[in-house]
Amino acid sequence: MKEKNPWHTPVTIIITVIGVIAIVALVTVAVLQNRPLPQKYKYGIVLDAGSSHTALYIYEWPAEKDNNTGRVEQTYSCKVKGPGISSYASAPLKAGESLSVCMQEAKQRVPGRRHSQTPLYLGATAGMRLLNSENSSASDKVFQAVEEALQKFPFSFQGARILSGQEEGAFGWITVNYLDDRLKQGLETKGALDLGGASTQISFVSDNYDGSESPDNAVTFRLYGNDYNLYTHSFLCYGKDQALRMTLAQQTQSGPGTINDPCFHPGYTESRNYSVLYDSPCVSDRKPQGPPANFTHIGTGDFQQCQEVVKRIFNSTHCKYSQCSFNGVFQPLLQGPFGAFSAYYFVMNFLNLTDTSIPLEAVREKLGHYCATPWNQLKQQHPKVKLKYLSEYCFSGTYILTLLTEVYNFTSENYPNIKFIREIKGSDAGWTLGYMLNLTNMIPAEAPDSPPLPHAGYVSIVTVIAILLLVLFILSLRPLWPLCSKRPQIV
Ligand SMILES: Nc1nc2c(ncn2[C@@H]2O[C@H](COP(=O)(O)OP(=O)(O)O)[C@@H](O)[C@H]2O)c(=O)[nH]1
Repeated sequence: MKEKNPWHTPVTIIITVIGVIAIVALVTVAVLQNRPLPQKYKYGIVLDAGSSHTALYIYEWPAEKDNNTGRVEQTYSCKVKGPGISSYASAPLKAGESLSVCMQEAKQRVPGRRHSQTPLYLGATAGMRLLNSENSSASDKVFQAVEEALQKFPFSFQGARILSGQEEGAFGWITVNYLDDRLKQGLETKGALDLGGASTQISFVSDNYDGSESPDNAVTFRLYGNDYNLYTHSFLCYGKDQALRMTLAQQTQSGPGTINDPCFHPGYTESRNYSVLYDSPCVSDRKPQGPPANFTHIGTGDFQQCQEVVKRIFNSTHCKYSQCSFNGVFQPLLQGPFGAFSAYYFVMNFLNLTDTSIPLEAVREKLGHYCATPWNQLKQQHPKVKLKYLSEYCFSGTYILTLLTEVYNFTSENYPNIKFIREIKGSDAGWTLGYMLNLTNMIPAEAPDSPPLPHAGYVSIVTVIAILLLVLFILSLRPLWPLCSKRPQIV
């Protein structure tokens, strides 16, 4: 004969079943009520009309969070075939046509139902700044052609314009710090070093800069509840393509038929046209009187001498501020980590010099060795690299090192604070993301209110409380327990 378990009374069984059903119902409601809704996305398109080429970027973010917490990510980029739009001054219509392949691709990538709400921006940088300064009507015609071409697409076209150097620097800084999550969390910010073809930007926050000295270099922001006093400067003509022209122009002042250039490899020989070399406002005033039509550009591959020639394009003789970088431009003390992108990355990556823990002396030594490599040997080693890029890496590497260490004043101590980056978490480093975030008001001035608990935390707490309540409920039935156990039934 077995003694019947006192818990197997109809009352306790019914109470337990009801309790379990109640818990399951409570948890199910909590889960269903708070489950993440199927994600819908919004999109934005930015065209970066650079001096050497144009690139298109598509950004995406969760639709319900577009004005505060949503994370904006780059989902697609397209490099427009051909040169930058400033090169189409004599055939403006072609500037518009050149964009069509990437724009068609964007049409495929952004879902049709979102086309009309997707903002489309075109921002032009130093190439168009230069064209506008030397021939504003040609620049207007290029913009007209580009606008007409972009309006044919079903997106919400928001206009094409030239960014000021200050905007280019500041938006690059926003991009880097947004992608690094430094703004939302109020962490120490990262400086931005951007090297283009026609201009270069340096932007950072420094404790010893509040904007009072040289206010033209100041940009103030309030982002996520924090105030920032950003120092930024864009040096027009000091992008690597224009800097190369200036360096060559230094060496061609007497208009010789031959130039022995230490910034090009031994064995490199190229015939170049004087008018093409001087066809830029960055060098036009230095054109020699009555030069021959062409000159022979001969490489000698000497890093030390190349650095001497490069240094001459920076003027450090006058400074009306407490300190300057060059050409009389104020620069506060360098502070914090820096992200160096665009051509900084392309060049240092090719030269295998992105690792900034390599001591500066060793970097110089490697570059010296690279510059001295014969041109023919280099071409054999890199058959797939564009010859224009390949021939210029010695100059570009020397230029970067000179700019960073001799001009901006990075030393052996703080050089390792620089990181050469191409992208952060899948989005390219550059001004475009910061530009779009700003124009779509995606970064709030004040920190947004967030729910006290994430979804998983909410469900866990409801479950624990429900179980506790059931246990309490069963315990509250204690008076019934002796009743159940005193009269064991004989089966
Ligand atoms: N090595 C290398 N250089 C590049 C590549 N793409 C662009 N560049 C160079 O990087 C610079 C950036 O140019 P761009 O964005 O047009 O400049 P910006 O308008 O003057 O800021 C130019 O000197 C380009 O020639 C690449 O894929 N590889």
